[in-house]
Amino acid sequence: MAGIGPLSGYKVLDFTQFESGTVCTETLAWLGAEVWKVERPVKGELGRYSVEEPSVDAVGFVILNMNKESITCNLKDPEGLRLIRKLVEQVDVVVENMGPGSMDKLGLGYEDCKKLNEKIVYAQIKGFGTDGPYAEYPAFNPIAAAVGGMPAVTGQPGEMPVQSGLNIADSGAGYMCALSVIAALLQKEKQGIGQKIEVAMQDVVIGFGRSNWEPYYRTGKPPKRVGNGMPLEDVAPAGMYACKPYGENDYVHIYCSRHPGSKQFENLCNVIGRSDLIEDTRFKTPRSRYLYKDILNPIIEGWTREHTKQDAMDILCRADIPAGAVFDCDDITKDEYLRRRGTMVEIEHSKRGKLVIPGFAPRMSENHVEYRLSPELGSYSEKVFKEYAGLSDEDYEALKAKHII
Ligand SMILES: CC(C)(COP(=O)(O)OP(=O)(O)OC[C@H]1O[C@@H](n2cnc3c(N)ncnc32)[C@H](O)[C@@H]1OP(=O)(O)O)[C@@H](O)C(=O)NCCC(=O)NCCSC(=O)C(=O)O
Repeated sequence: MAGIGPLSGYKVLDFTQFESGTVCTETLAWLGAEVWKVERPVKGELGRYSVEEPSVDAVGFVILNMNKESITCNLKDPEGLRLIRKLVEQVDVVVENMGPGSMDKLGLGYEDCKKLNEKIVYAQIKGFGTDGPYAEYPAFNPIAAAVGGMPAVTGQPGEMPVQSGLNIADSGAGYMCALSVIAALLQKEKQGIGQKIEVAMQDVVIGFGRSNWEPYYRTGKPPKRVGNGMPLEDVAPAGMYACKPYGENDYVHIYCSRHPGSKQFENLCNVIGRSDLIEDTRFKTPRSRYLYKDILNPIIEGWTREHTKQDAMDILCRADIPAGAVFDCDDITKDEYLRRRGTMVEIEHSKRGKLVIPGFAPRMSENHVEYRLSPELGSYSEKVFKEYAGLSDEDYEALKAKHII
């Protein structure tokens, strides 16, 4: 079922698992491509498995595999492989994020697929570049984050490096991969060529950290961990301030610009009823405010503690002071605006009931994403194998009985 959307008409053969690759193919599916997710017979993709409820797809799987179709095939069986190779001939795109070398071993590497379909766009995600010393290394999100420089700049000063609570390496690699697939499809249209796309999660994380090279070159040293501050030790206020009713996530982050001419700190002083601080020599420049931050921060927090995080954010932002309440999953799920906007999408799962989960972030005037639940394991096998791989009813049933499909 091709969706309506900019990529409608394109077919993607999807060998992705867990988060990084699945984000890529889900993005393509949301944009209208027809995505056939190839899974192991019986068990399916490992990400389907839910530890607490093994008979029901994990919520994580549902979140990462919307708008796709599932076909099952044992890729290590010669007959299964033959069928999949027939599909390779007919699709526009292959995406995979198996361990290093797995696709080549199966006979489904880029060179194999190119022989079957010269103009194939073949995208792969690995933890590391395939041309270097780490080519054979496996990688989950925190591994790629570590070698991409993320924990080195995250955490409290003088304490151990800390991982981000967001899977930036995974989802970031998925988005970058989708972006390059779309670019490659445009190039194919213009120049009539296919290509191989290689996304290394390490490279993607390094890109997310690009602003750290500013302090690196300015000081000649790797930027230190600064907790909730900014990597340059010359800006304040920049941090978290406690709010009512003082729960785990009752904080607002306030960050005033360090750029000359900015009125944000002045505005902040006025809003918190401390206009006297504007002329105080200790707080005249971002750098001096940084040096006296241990005096300044409790004054600001004296004000935030009188407000909820939401009120603090609203009051401050309306006075042109950048401030963000610390929203957690519960806040975001219950936020009616985000639901209305489509940032959070409500879907009905036959076994789990109503789920409210993140959708496609951009809004496009000519593309409205129609969300569909992640597929049941193998729900599209029959259609695809009969229509595109030429299986007769008899052969289909025989292969199914042998768990090859
Ligand atoms: C994530 C991994 C570390 C997981 O490693 P593993 O659990 O060892 O899985 P692998 O992918 O290496 O191996 C899977 C094996 O299953 C086989 N396989 C897969 N599908 C099939 C089907 N349909 N039929 C038969 N066999 C199959 C495949 O050929 C491999 O066999 P053999 O070749 O014979 O072993 C690795 O896949 C990896 O480094 N991927 C690239 C980087 C990446 O995308 N990482 C982010 C994941 S998301 C993430 O971090 C997160 O969600 O958290």
